[in-house]
Amino acid sequence: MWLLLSPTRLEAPFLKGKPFAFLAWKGLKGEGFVYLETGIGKVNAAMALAAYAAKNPVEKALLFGLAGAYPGGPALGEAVLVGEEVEADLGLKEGLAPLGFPALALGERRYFNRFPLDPGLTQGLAQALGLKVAVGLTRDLVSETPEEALDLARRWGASLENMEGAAFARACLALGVRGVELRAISNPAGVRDKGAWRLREALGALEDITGRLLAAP
Ligand SMILES: O=C(O)c1cccc(C(=O)CC[C@H]2O[C@@H](n3cnc4c(=O)[nH]cnc43)[C@H](O)[C@@H]2O)c1
Repeated sequence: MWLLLSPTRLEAPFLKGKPFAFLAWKGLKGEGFVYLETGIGKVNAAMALAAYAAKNPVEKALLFGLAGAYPGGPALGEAVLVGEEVEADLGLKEGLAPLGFPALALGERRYFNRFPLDPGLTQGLAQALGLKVAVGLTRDLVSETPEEALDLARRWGASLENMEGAAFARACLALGVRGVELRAISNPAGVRDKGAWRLREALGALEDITGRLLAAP
């Protein structure tokens, strides 16, 4: 059973199931999955997962949504899995380490700004679905100029940006949930002109990949 999460229903028009409400969130109960619309941004993504997992067993969770591509990153309309997320608005511009406090400590492991998604599940899906695995960057802000986007890409070694991924990845680690993240490229990061966006292609890629994922044995 999958817990499927997307920031908005816009990314999930193809999901069919019985509507239900769970605290502040709306969702669907379908065949082989439960879906929740988390809301945009880091806090919403982490809260929705944590609230649901506190009351329900979660075997594996998939966060899926749109993303902006950095120069040299995935193509417009392309879907990729995210193997690691960078939380780039946590700490100083260069991150949290100079402050000396990790964002998360699990046993001997201390996490500052970089959070892995479940490696086994990610690699297995990448192979089964023929998807590349990328490094994602998360902020509660979107890049508003190509220059801003390029600076972030170079500073953190990321190929795409979104507003939820690192919060989801960190929450999965803290909760012991096997988490994977699927992103389809809707736009060049830092480009606000919607004429440069490929929303229909990106949504089509999300429908194709999630459909194949749910159909897999
Ligand atoms: O109005 C704008 O100029 C604008 C620019 C980038 C993104 C948005 C959104 O409304 C994003 C909302 C939603 O989609 C994800 N997303 C998609 N593209 C990006 C991006 O370039 N940078 C960050 N997030 C992006 C995001 O995860 C949100 O869920 C508006």
